[in-house]
Amino acid sequence: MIQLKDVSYVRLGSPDLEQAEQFATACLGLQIAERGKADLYLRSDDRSHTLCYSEGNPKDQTVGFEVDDEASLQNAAATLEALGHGVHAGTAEEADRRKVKAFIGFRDPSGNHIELVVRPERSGRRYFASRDAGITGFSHVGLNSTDPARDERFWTQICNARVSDRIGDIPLMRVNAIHHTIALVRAPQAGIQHINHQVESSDDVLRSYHFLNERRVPIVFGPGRHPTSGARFLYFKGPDGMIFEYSVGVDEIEDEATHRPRQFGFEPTSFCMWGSKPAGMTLPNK
Ligand SMILES: O=C(O)c1cccc(O)c1O
Ligand SMILES: [Fe+2]
Repeated sequence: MIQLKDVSYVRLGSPDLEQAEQFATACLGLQIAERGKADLYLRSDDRSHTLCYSEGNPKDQTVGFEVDDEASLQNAAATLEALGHGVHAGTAEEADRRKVKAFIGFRDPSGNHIELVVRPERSGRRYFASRDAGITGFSHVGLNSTDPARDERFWTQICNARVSDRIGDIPLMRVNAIHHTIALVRAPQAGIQHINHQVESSDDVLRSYHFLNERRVPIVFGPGRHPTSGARFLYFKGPDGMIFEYSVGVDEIEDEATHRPRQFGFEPTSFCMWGSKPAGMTLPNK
């Protein structure tokens, strides 16, 4: 069994790094860690980076997850190969670019680009962004799935993810005590459906709602509260149509052994207990 420890980073292709930088710093509230030749590294917490915009096609989207050590990485590669997932062993140069010791790349059953990484770099400096969005860290991703039941089996049976709750057939899955690190969302093709950063307080969520509105950043859902994790949230649209979420107050699963996933109906009140409705954001279709 592959044991995912945490989500590590997202890599996004972008045709316009300048626009990406503008959004990431002035709207989202990330800190520039480094500008590479064709890469923009951004921080949200004590890691050296958690988001990297890379010059290229916006369809190129990758999520990195941390595993324990190089032996675990080798085991993971063998497991995935045996299941018929083509595995790319990252070169030293590619690992450098990701600021990790070693990594492998493969596709999940829907075709999402996934990387497993060992020893992602931390920074000795604390995260300090120019816009005070109250971000405390990168926390989870929504992944498109062409078949959520099949992909749930992949993530739970092969990668040791556990289902915390389901909305319709959409699983919210954890890899540690945090309610969810991966949410699957039904979609016609692979891709990252949203990128979540945690913020310090509900005040930060509401402050950002007004701040982003004033700057004409499209708000696509919220402010609201998820009945599943209990988090107060706001979703908005960034460059290349990518959806970002701020949330605060995500539950932790207290007892790993006895937790049973709750089933929520596939309806708006399962996504927001305050009655907010998504606008211009496709919630998964049944
Ligand atoms: O936090 C949640 O529970 C949640 C539920 C549905 C969709 C999401 O993106 C979430 O983060
Ligand atoms: Fe989310």
